[in-house]
Amino acid sequence: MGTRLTPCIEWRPDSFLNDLDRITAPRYMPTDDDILRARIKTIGVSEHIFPVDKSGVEWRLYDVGGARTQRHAWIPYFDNVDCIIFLAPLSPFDQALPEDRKVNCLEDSLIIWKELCTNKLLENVPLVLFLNKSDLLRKKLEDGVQVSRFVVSFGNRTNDYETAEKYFRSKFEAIRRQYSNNDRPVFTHITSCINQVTTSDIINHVQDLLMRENLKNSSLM
Ligand SMILES: Nc1nc2c(ncn2[C@@H]2O[C@H](COP(=O)(O)OP(=O)(O)OP(=O)(O)O)[C@@H](O)[C@H]2O)c(=O)[nH]1
Ligand SMILES: [Mg+2]
Repeated sequence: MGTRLTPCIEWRPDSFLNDLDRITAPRYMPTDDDILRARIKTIGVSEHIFPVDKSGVEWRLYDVGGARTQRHAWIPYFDNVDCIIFLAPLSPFDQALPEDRKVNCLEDSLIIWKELCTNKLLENVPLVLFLNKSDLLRKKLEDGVQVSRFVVSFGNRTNDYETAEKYFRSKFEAIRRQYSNNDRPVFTHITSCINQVTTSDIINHVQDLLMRENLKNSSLM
């Protein structure tokens, strides 16, 4: 990766600043979209239990903070998990970690992904990889930000969304192939988690895949 990183300021074309009249109105109630767009940093670990669909199956989800200072809290949750969903944002390929301005955010995600793939406690746990913030990646590329300035190995590939998405995805897949147990299921999705419709489809799809895996492992399929 290159070294000329921009400061890690959340880059938001859809900022609340465009919506000041609405959100400062006296009886303002946040919409689902407002909640999805709010930035609430996870401190420690938070547990959420919710039904995913009408089948009655509930997910018990542990949301762990991604900041470096929060990562020590992950390990106790590695015992007894049915699945790990790892969200790696694709758009900050030109940004540095707030905790360490020398480290590229995308490079950091690749390092954590490698740690998850190699972790012995997790070797049989299915991994779901969300390559997220694809909308912001698209916007950045349309605005002309050059990937190769920040990710030198991108070379002289075409600087468009499809090429960059494919290239970043191949980097995560190469790590998975090299470091992960071959039998372990790994499902990769390109996501934009602020889009409720597509995210809900993807979550349902992930649930189906995990159910199939469970049935296979219990020899019912
Ligand atoms: N445009 C866009 N924004 C997103 C997407 N996913 C998350 N965000 C926004 O990114 C910000 C950070 O999201 P969080 O979910 O708080 O990030 P996090 O990874 O949980 O961060 P920590 O809690 O610090 O680990 C929020 O303002 C979200 O609305 C996406 O796919 N597209
Ligand atoms: Mg969080």
